[in-house]
Amino acid sequence: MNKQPIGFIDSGVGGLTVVIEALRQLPNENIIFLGDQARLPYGPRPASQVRAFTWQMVNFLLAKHIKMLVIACNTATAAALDDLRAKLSIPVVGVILPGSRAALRSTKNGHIGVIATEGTVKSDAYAKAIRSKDSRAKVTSMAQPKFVPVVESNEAHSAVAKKVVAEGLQPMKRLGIDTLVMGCTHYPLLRPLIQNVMGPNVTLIDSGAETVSEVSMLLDYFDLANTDNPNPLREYHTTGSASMFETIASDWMGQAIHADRVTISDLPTDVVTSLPTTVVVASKNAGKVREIAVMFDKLGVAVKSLADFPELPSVQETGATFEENARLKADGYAQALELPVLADDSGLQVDALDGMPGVFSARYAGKGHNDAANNAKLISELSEVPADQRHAHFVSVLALARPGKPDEDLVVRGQVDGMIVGIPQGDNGFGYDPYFYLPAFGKTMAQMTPDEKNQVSHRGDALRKLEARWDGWFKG
Ligand SMILES: O=c1nc[nH]c2c1ncn2[C@H]1C[C@H](O)[C@@H](COP(=O)(O)OP(=O)(O)OP(=O)(O)O)O1
Ligand SMILES: [Mg+2]
Repeated sequence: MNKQPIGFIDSGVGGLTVVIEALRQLPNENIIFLGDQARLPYGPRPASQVRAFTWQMVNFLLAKHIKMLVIACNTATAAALDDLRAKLSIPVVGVILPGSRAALRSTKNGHIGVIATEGTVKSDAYAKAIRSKDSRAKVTSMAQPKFVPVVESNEAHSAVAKKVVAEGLQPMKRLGIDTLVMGCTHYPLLRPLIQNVMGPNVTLIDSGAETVSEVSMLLDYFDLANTDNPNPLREYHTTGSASMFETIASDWMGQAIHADRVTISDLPTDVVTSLPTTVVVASKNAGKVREIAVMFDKLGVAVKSLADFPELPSVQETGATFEENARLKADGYAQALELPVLADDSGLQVDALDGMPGVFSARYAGKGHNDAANNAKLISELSEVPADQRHAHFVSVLALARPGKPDEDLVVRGQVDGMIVGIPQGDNGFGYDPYFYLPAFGKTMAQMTPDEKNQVSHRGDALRKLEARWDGWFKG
């Protein structure tokens, strides 16, 4: 389960037709919408400019830690979907492909009409998407530059709208299409008028509604759905007039909608990093995974572990150093899972034992090793060493890896110093914790709460270093 919001963007209020559908199909999801009414319409603008505006809106939503992005705008989907998908690590859903699929499901005579903005028609995105699925389909696209302004001025029910729609669709009527894609999220607001002009034998496709079905499927696939949410978030932002937005939105949605104004100069122009929503912690050690998960929880990042991928073969820890082993594990599992992976290699170094057990900490007791056997061996090795000479260090090396790029791992190292005591104390933590005494705190690691341990431990130290650098690493 993932409680982060889903972000929706559009050039104006039209994208709300997608939000309305999302509220219906996905009532438990937290939702944030941003409409760029100040720069509307997008349709006539060059694709490069639409792409730049879209990135600004996306950055605004990324700063709000969205788990998925829905481009509820056909023009922006045509101009920016590929770029967004390439650069973001969250799933990005556009409206064109779902609409194209639905049109192919609906058509019987194989002739599909598309009405959209100039930008979408120019990109030929629908025809390309439809023909990539069925090369025999005939697609005729027409721009309807007057439809968006009618909807944005809340005139959808007026006589003006009736006239604009009737005139705009005349050429479409004579073609013999049996399916018409409303390739702009504003158009479903004109649906009764469009249906009336086209006649009862033409099926209208609402790309936005189809898109929400795809969102729902992806939430399940990526395990991102919010299943329990008694008080879901609904946040509406516009770059235009908040009161205009509220009037139209309240009218469409049949309830009072509150909107916040975002000025364009507040929209970030530089790319805000996109933290992945899920990181796989490549460890079989439940104690470690717990400690790492607490830290990521605070950042709104969900953690999976190797326990979630039981069929995965183990990576062997054949390195001579913590760093080598951490990299081996991170690279190996990132490759196998094709996901960003974080690995920890850690252990205990005892001065009086020349740094042993070190990288051998987990298998110190040899065959059939476990925490109890390892601790027993440690204590027996130290039986001749006086209490005040049992200086020891916990070390944790974390490696963060991206699939296919083992040379670019982000590697950090954390350490904490203490003493090994002869009598174990405390039940918290794991591994050597009951024997690792911190003089400054007057207790062993196992006597600390999880929070206290994270504040002083080698792993907490390493995680804080990771947190300081991973923004840049994910950007780079
Ligand atoms: O905070 C700690 N408190 C107590 N003991 C600790 C800690 N941190 C590491 N240790 C010990 C446990 C294990 O004996 C060895 C790690 O070995 P290491 O190979 O990195 O981990 P592991 O085999 O338990 O799990 P995995 O490799 O699947 O991540 O050092
Ligand atoms: Mg291990």
